[in-house]
Amino acid sequence: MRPALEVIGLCVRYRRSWALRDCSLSVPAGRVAALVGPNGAGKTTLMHAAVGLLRPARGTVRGAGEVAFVAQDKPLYDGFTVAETLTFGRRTNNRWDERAARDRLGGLGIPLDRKVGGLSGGQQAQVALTLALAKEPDLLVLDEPLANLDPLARHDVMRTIMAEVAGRELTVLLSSHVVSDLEDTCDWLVVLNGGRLQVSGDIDDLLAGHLVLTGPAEPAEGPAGGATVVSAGLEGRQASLLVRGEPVLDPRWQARRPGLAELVMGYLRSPGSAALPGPAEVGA
Ligand SMILES: Nc1ncnc2c1ncn2[C@@H]1O[C@H](COP(=O)(O)OP(=O)(O)OP(=O)(O)O)[C@@H](O)[C@H]1O
Repeated sequence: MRPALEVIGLCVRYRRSWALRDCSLSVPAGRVAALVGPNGAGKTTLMHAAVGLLRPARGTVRGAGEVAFVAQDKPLYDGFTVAETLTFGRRTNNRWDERAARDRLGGLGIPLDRKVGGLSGGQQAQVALTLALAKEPDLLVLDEPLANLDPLARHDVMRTIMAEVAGRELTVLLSSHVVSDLEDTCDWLVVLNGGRLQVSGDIDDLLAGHLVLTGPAEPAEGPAGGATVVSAGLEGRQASLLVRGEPVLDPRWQARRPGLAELVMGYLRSPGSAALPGPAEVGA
């Protein structure tokens, strides 16, 4: 099956500085992919390239089928009512599921006659998401859909996304700084750091392919025989390592599987490390 998003050798430059360098990844159809990375990593740039809002200096980006995008600043007209916002969406899109949009907003208790500017941040996020879903996209790209939302609203937004993915063939790429918000919903992870791709893969496979090792800080060379050290640090008098692969362990060391946040932090701490598919897999 063709991937829902395929990025090959992508390079994007803003004037003299490179925002993305040689990024290649693919997200299979039906996945909910988390795009994470520090400020300025290139997440928004990757999303803009994915939805055709900017032209790469080099490389290609291909989103399969209909693509919908919700930008970071939720572009809604404050002076429109919710109903007028739906009407605007219906008139400006070929594919449009009005019934589903009204049902979703009704289920969330968002009044159709209320001005958008009078809604809470969480309600505005839901309206923006509803508009994007009403277009019945094959690929939904969301730039920080959870930013500035309280925990309950974040949960509601993620639940809406999960319900939609469960109901039909939809692929989602969403960026966030809060990894714990993504754990229950996302099954694919993309990590960008300083414009370079560090990780792209199935979350369960990634977690199963890494270990956190803790043990004596001496000797300095550590226990990672047969595995690749992603990052290493000291926790009190103990050394802690994130490694990829299965090391032959010295009995003084303990091993456990990392959580998603630990995996992400391990890579972000060590921008030179990468867990990426080979070129054959990306192009397949
Ligand atoms: N319009 C622009 N003109 C010049 N430089 C830009 C422009 N947009 C982004 N950049 C630069 O490109 C790099 C990547 O920015 P981008 O917004 O894609 O990162 P991000 O990962 O989305 O960051 P954040 O988490 O802060 O939203 C940064 O160094 C940024 O300063």
